[in-house]
Amino acid sequence: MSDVPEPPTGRGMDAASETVVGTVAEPGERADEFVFVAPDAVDVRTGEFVVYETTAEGDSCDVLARVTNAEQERGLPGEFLADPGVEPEAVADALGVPSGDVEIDRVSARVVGYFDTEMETFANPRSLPDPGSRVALASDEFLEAVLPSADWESESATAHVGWLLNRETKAANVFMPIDAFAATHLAVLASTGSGKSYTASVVIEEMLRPQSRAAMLVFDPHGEYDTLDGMREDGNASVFQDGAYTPEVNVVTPDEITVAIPDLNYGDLLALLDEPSERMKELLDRAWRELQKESNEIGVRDIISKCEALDEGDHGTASALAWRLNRALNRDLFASAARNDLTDLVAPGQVTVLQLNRLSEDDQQMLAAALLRKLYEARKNAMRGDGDDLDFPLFTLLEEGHRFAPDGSARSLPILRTILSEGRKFGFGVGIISQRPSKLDADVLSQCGTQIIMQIQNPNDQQAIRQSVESAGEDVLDELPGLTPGQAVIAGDAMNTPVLTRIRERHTQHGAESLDATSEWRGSWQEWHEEQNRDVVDPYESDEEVDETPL
Ligand SMILES: Nc1ncnc2c1ncn2[C@@H]1O[C@H](COP(=O)(O)OP(=O)(O)OP(=O)(O)O)[C@@H](O)[C@H]1O
Repeated sequence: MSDVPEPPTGRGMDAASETVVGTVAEPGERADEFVFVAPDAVDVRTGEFVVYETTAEGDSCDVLARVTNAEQERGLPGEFLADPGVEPEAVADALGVPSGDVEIDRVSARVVGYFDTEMETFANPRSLPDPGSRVALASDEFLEAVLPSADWESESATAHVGWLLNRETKAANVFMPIDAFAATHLAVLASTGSGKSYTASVVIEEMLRPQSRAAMLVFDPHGEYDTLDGMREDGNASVFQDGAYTPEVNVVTPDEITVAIPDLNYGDLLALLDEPSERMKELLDRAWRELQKESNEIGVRDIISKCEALDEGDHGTASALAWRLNRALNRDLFASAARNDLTDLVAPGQVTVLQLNRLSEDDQQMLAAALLRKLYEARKNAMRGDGDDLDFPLFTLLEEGHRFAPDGSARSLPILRTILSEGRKFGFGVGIISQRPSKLDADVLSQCGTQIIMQIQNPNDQQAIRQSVESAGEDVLDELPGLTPGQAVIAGDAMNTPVLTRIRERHTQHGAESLDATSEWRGSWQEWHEEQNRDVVDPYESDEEVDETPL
């Protein structure tokens, strides 16, 4: 796939409506809802967008509404049909309507509003359509332009993530304004196998295209994002390359992952130690404070020596600590030099993928905590003019987000909470990907301003979304169990109203294809079988002389 759709250039309101699909019947259950009837032959599904005409502030305008429910209903009056002795055809004849095709749909729709071009957002028309008003399908072009909360006239880039699900294949593009979700954070939520990492990769691809050139860092606990490297292939040049620009893909493999001891804090150190006593904690606290003032190169040996120097008496506490420190820190994972040059790790036009798949969950959390604190400090300093190490915004994605920001405790949770609440001011955006929203910290989830939500069956996870995600109305939540892989509801800051989307295909290969177990078994059996029979010579088939000497 190499055709990349161009985003709209403005909001032409002329062709808002297309085919007339029904007639307004009555107000709906909620104050902002109305019901219209449509012939059953017209396909108007939940999540579809319709328009009706009204006048607002003296001008005629098209009001957009989102279909929240569609139910089939017999079109003939119930009082006649209640008598089983009367044939439906006879009733239809008497009413002068065709008898075969008399089903109608009762469709509920919720008013989104008319598009106020000055305010660049939807405004409430403050009245429902009059019964008898015509309802038409909103046109593809109109939806493409008004659904994203994008400022088309600015130079801000948008991410082409897919197409409207209810429309013909690839008829109406769905764009997400990158600045909106990068500033107020993103959540990608779905049951396992519904397309979370696929969708997150689509978002990364879009953010690395020449029009945005993002600085991205991916925490990848399963090692499934390395195929993003495909962005650099010649076959993808038309999408990702522009003049001197080609995205950099920096995959840090499990062997190369290190945590700088000086980047840990006292709490991290303590969490690594095996049940330290109060005296050990107090000694380590003093030693750590002194060491941090003295140098930004701290090895295990340095900590132990400092503890020994400070341990008055028989060094019993220091030697008990030494044993624990060696056990915790004497591993390849730890390096003594502080990570000074953060631009090795993050840079504009580069995605760095940290493959954490060989680390324990505790180590993954500790590494994320140390790194995120360091990056956050660097961003704050750069914004204050105290350092120009990271003088560009950052966006970090955490796959298995519930592991780093669980509903409970984790070394990485406090810094994630801080970045999610304060990061906007410092150009530090976060994307949380999770299949268990109910296991995510509720504050973290509610701070993600834009959500891409895919199929979710589990009632606890649905409940977590209901409680923490403002933009997810009941009608949106009702959609979630019925979605299939690759289908999503996009809601929140990046969109003016929730949008049912078919996520586009990746330009790069997907790194997390599920294994086709039966073909793997057949293949492995065949290899094993050939291996077993490789040296067996059939004496009757072979020309070779067979040694018949008795054993
Ligand atoms: N937009 C899409 N277009 C085409 N195929 C898709 C799309 N989204 C998902 N898929 C298919 O669905 C499969 C599952 O997607 P993915 O690996 O992203 O799921 P996941 O939710 O991350 O699962 P897990 O929790 O197991 O990691 C993919 O292997 C891919 O084949």
